[in-house]
Amino acid sequence: AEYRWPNTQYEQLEALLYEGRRGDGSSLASIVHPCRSRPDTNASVPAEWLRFAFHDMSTHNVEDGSGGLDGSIAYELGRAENFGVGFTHTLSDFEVYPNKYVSRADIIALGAVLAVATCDGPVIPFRGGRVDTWTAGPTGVPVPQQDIQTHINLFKNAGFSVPEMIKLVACGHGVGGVRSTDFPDLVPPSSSSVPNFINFDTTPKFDNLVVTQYLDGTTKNPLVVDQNKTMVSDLRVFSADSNDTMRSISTPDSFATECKNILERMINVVPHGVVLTDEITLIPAKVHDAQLTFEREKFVFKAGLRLTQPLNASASKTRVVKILWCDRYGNSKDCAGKSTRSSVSAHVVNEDPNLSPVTNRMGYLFINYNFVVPIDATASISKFWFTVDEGDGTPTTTYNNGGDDYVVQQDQLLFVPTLSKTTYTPGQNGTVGDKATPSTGWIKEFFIVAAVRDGSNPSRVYMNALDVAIPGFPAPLNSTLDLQLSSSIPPTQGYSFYTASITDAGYQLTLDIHSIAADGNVYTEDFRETTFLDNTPYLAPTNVTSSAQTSSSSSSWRLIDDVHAARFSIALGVLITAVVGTSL
Ligand code: HEM
Repeated sequence: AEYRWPNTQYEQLEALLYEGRRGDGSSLASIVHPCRSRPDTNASVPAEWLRFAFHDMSTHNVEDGSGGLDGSIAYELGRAENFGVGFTHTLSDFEVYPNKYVSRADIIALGAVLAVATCDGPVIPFRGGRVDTWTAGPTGVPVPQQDIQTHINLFKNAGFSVPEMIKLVACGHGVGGVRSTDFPDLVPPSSSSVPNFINFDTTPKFDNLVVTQYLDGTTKNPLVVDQNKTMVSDLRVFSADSNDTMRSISTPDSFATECKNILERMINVVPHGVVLTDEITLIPAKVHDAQLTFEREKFVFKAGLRLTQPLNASASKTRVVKILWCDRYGNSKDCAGKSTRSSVSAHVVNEDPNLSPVTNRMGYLFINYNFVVPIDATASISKFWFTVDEGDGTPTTTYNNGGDDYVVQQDQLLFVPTLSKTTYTPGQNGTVGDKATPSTGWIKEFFIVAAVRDGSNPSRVYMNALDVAIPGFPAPLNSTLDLQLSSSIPPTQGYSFYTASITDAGYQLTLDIHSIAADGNVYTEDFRETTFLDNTPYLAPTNVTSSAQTSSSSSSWRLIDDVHAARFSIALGVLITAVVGTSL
């Protein structure tokens, strides 16, 4: 089925793949891209991420359908087969990213995709929907000391034939190498704090040199050439079919194509019963962060429209992007009599072309148009869509969710981030650490505010609070609690306010807020993120035009002033630094 808004799981996965970041801006891709080394160990981050995915996957049992990419590796790092700081660093890189819609196993798979793409390897098709386990699984990751028959059996057990095993190992060893701290017998120890490496081939890129240098005898890969023949597992694996498979993947094109296929299979090895999503493809015009809410006592509708821009051409300077919408109540309900309201964007962001190696490779960057429009609460809003007029005589483009328009599901229960807030207090052990790192001692208390529309007379307003990104990977925070009618926040414009507090030591608290109205209807605000809350960057609402015909651009549009624009990007920058900082 073709993508239609809203599909939160798809949108979350899409943002991580094509923007490389979470909804709040915290960047996963920036840890690995461009084909980065770690500042402290000098190790290849993409190599560590790719290896991590293999180690999580490789204990799959194709007979009984257990194991696979399921995040079990988070509980298996004490084992000899998963030894080394490459694993612990990778685990902490990924720690803050899982949430209700994106599992830790999805992040591990996505990590492999970003890793290969950023080092100029193929772009591996990506699907989501993996399901995490919260306990260790069986052992069974191959180690170099084992003989070839043991390796053949371990790969067979995970569902891979001998030629597939050879491809998987050759592709995996297309990046990175062996380090002295993990294998001091293979790589002589270093005299400094930075370990020595002997790489599998002569470039840090994901390329076919690992194969050609093996075939032409110039390789320095320790797992091929070491004097200790017990350790030369790559030699045994690569030559297991008299080098037939290695020869078949020796050109740049065959290496890229075969690695793309076999690594896609690898990241899609999941326990029996887990159903993956469709392939996550780029949403050309993406609506994000749509929210009807109160800001500074004004009733507003906010939404972002993310457009793609080819890297080799710049967007029209005369472009005008508008949001258009219909009332929900009154004479003009659902645009009766063609009465449409419209406004221009409050803020335009030309995104960094290097947000994600995948989008960059496709030749695009993003331009985000952020809308904040005042809404008359008595009329409210039922649906919206966008037009893009390049201002150069070319026809106006309409984005209307493939003809369905973007429907605002309900206006009876609304999350109010700007009245909500987060407070930090020292943790139980009394230590005071970095505020962005609850594991060092801070506990975060979230004060949550929701608005309920008069007339729905709810019998209950409650929320499910979920955080699966908890330091140390214990069970997730998953609790249900009631919101109470606030005695301190005065009702306004036909809405009353309900509040609750919850503490959390995790990294990504999200809320599903519900109200049960007197008539039995249940209204839901799904997956509301809490990262910004009282720090939500403020954008003043723009002016509204009400018209009975297609509106034309007018000089009365008020664009965001520079002070607001600067504050917005500073807030975003601080947040990104803070969140990324926790994972280093
Ligand atoms: C018989 C199977 C395999 C064996 C015995 C094996 C063994 C090893 C060893 C000993 C290292 C050096 C680790 C270190 O020094 O910390 C290594 C690194 C690596 N392996 Fe494998 N491996 C196998 C299969 C695979 C597969 C199938 C993949 C991925 C598809 C893979 C990906 C990697 C990567 C990317 C590195 C480099 C890590 C870095 O530089 O930090 N390996 N492997």
